Amino acid sequence: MIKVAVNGYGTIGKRVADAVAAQPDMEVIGVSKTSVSAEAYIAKERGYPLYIADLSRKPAFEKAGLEVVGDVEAMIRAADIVVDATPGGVGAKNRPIYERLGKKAIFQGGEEHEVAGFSFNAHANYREAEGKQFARVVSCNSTGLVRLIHALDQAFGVERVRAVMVRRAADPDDIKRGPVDAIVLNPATIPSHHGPDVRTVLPQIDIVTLAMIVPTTFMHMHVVQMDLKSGTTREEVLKVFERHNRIGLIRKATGIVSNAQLREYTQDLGRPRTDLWENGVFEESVAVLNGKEFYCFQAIHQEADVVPENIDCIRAMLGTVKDPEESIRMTNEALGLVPIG
Ligand SMILES: NC(=O)C1=CN([C@@H]2O[C@H](COP(=O)(O)OP(=O)(O)OC[C@H]3O[C@@H](n4cnc5c(N)ncnc54)[C@H](OP(=O)(O)O)[C@@H]3O)[C@@H](O)[C@H]2O)C=CC1
Ligand SMILES: O=C(OP(=O)(O)O)[C@H](O)COP(=O)(O)O
Repeated sequence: MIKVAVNGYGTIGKRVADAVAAQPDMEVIGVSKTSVSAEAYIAKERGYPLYIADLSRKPAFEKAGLEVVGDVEAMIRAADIVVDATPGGVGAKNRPIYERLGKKAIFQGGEEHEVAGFSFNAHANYREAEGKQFARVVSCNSTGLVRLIHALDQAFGVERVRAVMVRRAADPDDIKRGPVDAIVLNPATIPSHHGPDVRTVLPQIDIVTLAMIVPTTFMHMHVVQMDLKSGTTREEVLKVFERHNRIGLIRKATGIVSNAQLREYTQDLGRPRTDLWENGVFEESVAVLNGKEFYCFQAIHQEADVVPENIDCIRAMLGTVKDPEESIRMTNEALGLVPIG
């Protein structure tokens, strides 16, 4: 069994921990927090050993009825690999600890590409991860773009991509953030970081992205246009998506045309935490104009889509499963991920 530590048990970390626990070849040997909060009680309820960044805070945890096994360094020592899901920028500060202890680590999209020197997506570059000490799973938006672009690049070749990200303002539990009555250009400059981020995984792709944030908490919405190298049809593109194991199709017949209805749908499907791990491409929006111009809307669940990628990244880096499709199949099966549509 691969011993996995989750450093940073928050929005992403708690999902990765549950996904690790669901795999047949992995176990959670510890999760970490800095402060007493609801998530620490969830860790206890799930039976994950709890470690803390600063041992001087141990009495506060114990007073709250939360057993602390040790400090983060002890957790890292006990692991084969660490998934670092601490807030953006903290991972860079943690890297020297992983180096000193000779441990493999996976960073998240809040860190710069240079923190790991290698950015990962299971479909695009799984085999390149083997033997690396560090990898970074690109951000939720970038993961969604990479899956879509790579699928069409493999099938038809992609000449160039232009995409607009309408970004959710905050995660559902994030009461401190806004906006509540504004559409904020984020950033006001063009391109946004997403295009360059996609190129850390798919360097050959000509891509420009623009982004803004809107007052919602569940999912980003992408407007994507790609010029394809070879001519095709809407039907052929839909077949590529139907065959893909991390792209779902939101069928016209469902009547779903918003993030709100999609949330209700994933909830009714019984998805844990309403998670949509796959891209949600709106079937009705898929268009191929003039033979080579592709268009679509896709919904990207910011809390969920990077989770299976972290699981595949663990196997890829340790080299325990050589074939990307086999790892993706194992991960999807353990999670119960059958793409919608
Ligand atoms: N949320 C999202 O939609 C997405 C986030 N990401 C990326 O994932 C990473 C994590 O984000 P997210 O899950 O949202 O962050 P959260 O703030 O939800 O969770 C961060 C967790 O890290 C813990 N933590 C903070 N500092 C330390 C430390 N020094 N040592 C150990 N644990 C620490 C926090 O504990 P405590 O609360 O006790 O301080 C908390 O449990 C970021 O890089 C982000 O950019 C990527 C895709 C989507
Ligand atoms: O990685 C994310 O977004 P991004 O792809 O726009 O960087 C997550 O939604 C976290 O973004 P946040 O930094 O707005 O919390």
